[in-house]
Amino acid sequence: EAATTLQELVPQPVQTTPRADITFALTAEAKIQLGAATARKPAEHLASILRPSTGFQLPITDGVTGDGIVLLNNADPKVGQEGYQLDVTPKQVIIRANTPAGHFNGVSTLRQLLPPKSEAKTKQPGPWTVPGASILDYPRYQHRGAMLDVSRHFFTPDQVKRYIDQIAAFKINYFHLHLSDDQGWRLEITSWPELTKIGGSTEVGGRKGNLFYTQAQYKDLVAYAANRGITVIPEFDMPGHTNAAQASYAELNCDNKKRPLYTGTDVGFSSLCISKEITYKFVEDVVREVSAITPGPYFHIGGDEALSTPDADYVKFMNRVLPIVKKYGKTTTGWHEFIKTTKDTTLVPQFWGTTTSDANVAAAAQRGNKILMSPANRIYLDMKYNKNTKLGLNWAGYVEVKDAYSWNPGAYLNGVTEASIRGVEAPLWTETIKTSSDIEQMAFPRLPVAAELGWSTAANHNWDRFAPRLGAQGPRWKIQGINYYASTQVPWK
Ligand SMILES: CC1=[NH+][C@H]2[C@@H](O1)O[C@H](CO)[C@@H](O)[C@@H]2O
Repeated sequence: EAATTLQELVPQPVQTTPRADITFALTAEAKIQLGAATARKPAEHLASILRPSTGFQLPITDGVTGDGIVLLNNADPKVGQEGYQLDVTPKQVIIRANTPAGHFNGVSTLRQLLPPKSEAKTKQPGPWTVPGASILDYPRYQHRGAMLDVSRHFFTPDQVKRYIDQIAAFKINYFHLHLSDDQGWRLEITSWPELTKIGGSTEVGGRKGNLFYTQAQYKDLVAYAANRGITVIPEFDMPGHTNAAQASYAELNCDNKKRPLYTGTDVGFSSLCISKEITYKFVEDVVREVSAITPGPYFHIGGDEALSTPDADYVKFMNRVLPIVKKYGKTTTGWHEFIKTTKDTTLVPQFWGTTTSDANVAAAAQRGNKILMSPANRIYLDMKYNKNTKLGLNWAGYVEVKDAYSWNPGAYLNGVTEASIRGVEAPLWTETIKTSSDIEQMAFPRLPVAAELGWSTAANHNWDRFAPRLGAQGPRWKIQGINYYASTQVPWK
């Protein structure tokens, strides 16, 4: 019998029981019914997807009144903070969860159980069937992330929202915005206005403009992500990768001379002035202003490639800055180099190396830190797929879809076991990426691969079984106009 959408889910749920004797059909009279007030935002997100494609009104009602989609609270405790149960009956699809996150994740699964045309932005003919099933699901790791570098090339709020929509469909729950680097400062800081006036005026390649977010636009992006169950993590990379700030303010340079704006793609040539007090006032003003408009618990301080900062100065810098982040109520995350400067086991090192051993990361894991896994030669979305790939870089090697899939985050780094893994995050650096179409060519299909690695069980990790499921997502991506890379390694539907 032809595979139903039940065999096509990405990420794969923990437990799926087909009910071949049952089919549910969404009809014009269907309602989205809240048996739990906490399910309203997930319900609104589902409605925003299904109303345009079905043309149905799909009212959201309080209380369970009859046919349609029902969101309830009394889920099996086994599903934890982010899991859900989804049960298909002839008249109802019931999604049980204990948190909004669980309902968002159940909604993502329901979207994939409906026909691909349910993703269309215009009214499509039915039927809108859902195959009979009983699903119990929850994530392997608490952090499934996507990072977008908006510094090398700036992306408008609408372009960022498009990517947020796309990652939400795969139960990604953290969106990491790389907001400053050598080439651009992308978020206005009211106490340091030149950061965007000057530092946000250009990008790689030299395009000129107001290439930055106002704080209102940033707050809107944060809310947009939250309405899809996604928490934003802002990154201001320091003490390296700081040329844009140092081109904006002379006093941020040890020689009190503004740096020229930089539109190339080298790394490692910049460093804040570790010995000057104003550097720490600058950092505190940035952390204070950004933390005030960031509801999520994490602040990413970068810390990578501080090649122009002497080691002793790097340690001094981190010893001053880590307490500042804590002072404003946030937990520091950063590229893994910073973790050698602190014994604080609540901080999150993001591993981006190309080796399978790092003594400082292993030591931190053994002390109790949870590691966020972003190995560049496995899950950097800016890595070329192969030598024919036009976009992207290849310093970490070529990463075809199967390469991105063929590793186990819980057994990848020496001395770092499953219990020490916080999750998986797929960074997309944008030295060569300029448009949504470029983002999609690199993120699809490898972002869904990262989502599978972050969500599904190690026991279900099997390329021969995963590839057909990934291929079955193709029609959905076509309907959404996603410019995905049709890798020859994947049996596309
Ligand atoms: C953490 C990290 N620092 C570097 C490295 O990753 O490679 C990226 C390109 O792949 C580059 O853009 C980034 O500045």
